[in-house]
Amino acid sequence: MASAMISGLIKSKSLPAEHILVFDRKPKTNSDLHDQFGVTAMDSANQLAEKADYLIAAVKPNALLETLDKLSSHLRKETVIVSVAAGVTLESLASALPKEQKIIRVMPNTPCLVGEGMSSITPNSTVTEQETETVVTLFSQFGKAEVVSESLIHAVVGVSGSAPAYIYILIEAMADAAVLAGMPRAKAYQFAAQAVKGSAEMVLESGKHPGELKDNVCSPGGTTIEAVAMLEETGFRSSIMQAMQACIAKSDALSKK
Ligand SMILES: NC(=O)C1=CN([C@@H]2O[C@H](COP(=O)(O)OP(=O)(O)OC[C@H]3O[C@@H](n4cnc5c(N)ncnc54)[C@H](OP(=O)(O)O)[C@@H]3O)[C@@H](O)[C@H]2O)C=CC1
Ligand SMILES: O=C(O)[C@@H]1CCC=N1
Repeated sequence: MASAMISGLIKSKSLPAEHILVFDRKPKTNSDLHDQFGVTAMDSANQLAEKADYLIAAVKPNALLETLDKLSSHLRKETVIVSVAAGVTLESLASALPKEQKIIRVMPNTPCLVGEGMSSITPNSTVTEQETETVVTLFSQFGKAEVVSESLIHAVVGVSGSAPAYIYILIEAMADAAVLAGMPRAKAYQFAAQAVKGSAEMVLESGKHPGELKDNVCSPGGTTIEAVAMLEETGFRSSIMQAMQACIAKSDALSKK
C-alpha cells in the first residue's frame, strides 16, 4: 500500500520526490524505494519520526501500535500521524502515542498506484480543519478522497479498501469466459478490464442509477438479459453482498482486538 501511495504521489508531481521521506525495516526495500521513486530513504524509523510533518504509517495492523509506541518519544507535537491500517481505531492509536498527538485514519486502496484511488479520511479532535484539508488534498493527488466519520470506516473497507480484489476476480472470470469462446488471453483481459472501467465511468459521470444503466444494455429478447437472468439465478448480487458483509465483519472484529 505504501508503494501505491508513493507512486501515486510521484506521478502527480505535487511535491518533489526528495521531500517524501521513507523508512522500511528491510534495508533492501528501503534502498529499492529510493532507486525506484527518487524518494529520500531514512536510516531509521526514529529519524523519520523526528523529521516528518505528516507521518503515514503503512505497516500491518497487528504491528502498528507497537511500532508507534517505539516512535513516540521521537515525535514532534505538531506532527500529524496518518494511519492506513484496517481495524485500528483512533482510540487505540491514541493509546500508543503521546497525549494530544494529532491523528488521522485513512482507508485508501491500491488503485492509488494509477491515480484512481478512493480514500476515506477521519481526523481525531486535535487535528485542525486545515490539517485535514491538507491530507484530503494529499490523497486527492492520486484519486478521490472524502472525510467520513469513524463509524463508516468498516463500510469503506468493504466498498473500496478491499474492493479491488473482488473486481480483479470479476475481470479474471470474464476473461476466462472470453478465452472459452476463443479469444486470446491478453485480449480477453484488455476487453474485460476496459468494460469494467467504462462501466464505472458511466456511473460516476452520468449520475444515473446503475439499474437504469443496466436496463439500457438489455435489448428486448437480446443477449444481455440472458446473462442477467443467469446472474440472478446463480446469486451474483447475494454473493457480492455476503462477501462484503464478511469483509466488514472482519474489519469490525479487528477493531475490537
Ligand atoms: N493492501 C491494501 O490494499 C491495503 C492495505 N491497507 C493497510 O495498509 C497497511 C499495509 O498493508 P500492505 O501494504 O498490504 O502490507 P505489506 O506487508 O505488503 O506492507 C507492509 C510493509 O511495512 C513493512 N514494515 C513492517 N513493520 C515495519 C516497521 N516496524 N518499520 C518499517 N517498516 C515495517 C513491511 O516489511 P516486512 O516485509 O519486513 O514485514 C512491509 O514492507 C495495513 O495496515 C493495511 O491494513 C489499507 C488499505 C488497502
Ligand atoms: O486486506 C486487508 O486487510 C487490507 C485492508 C483493506 C485492503 N487490504
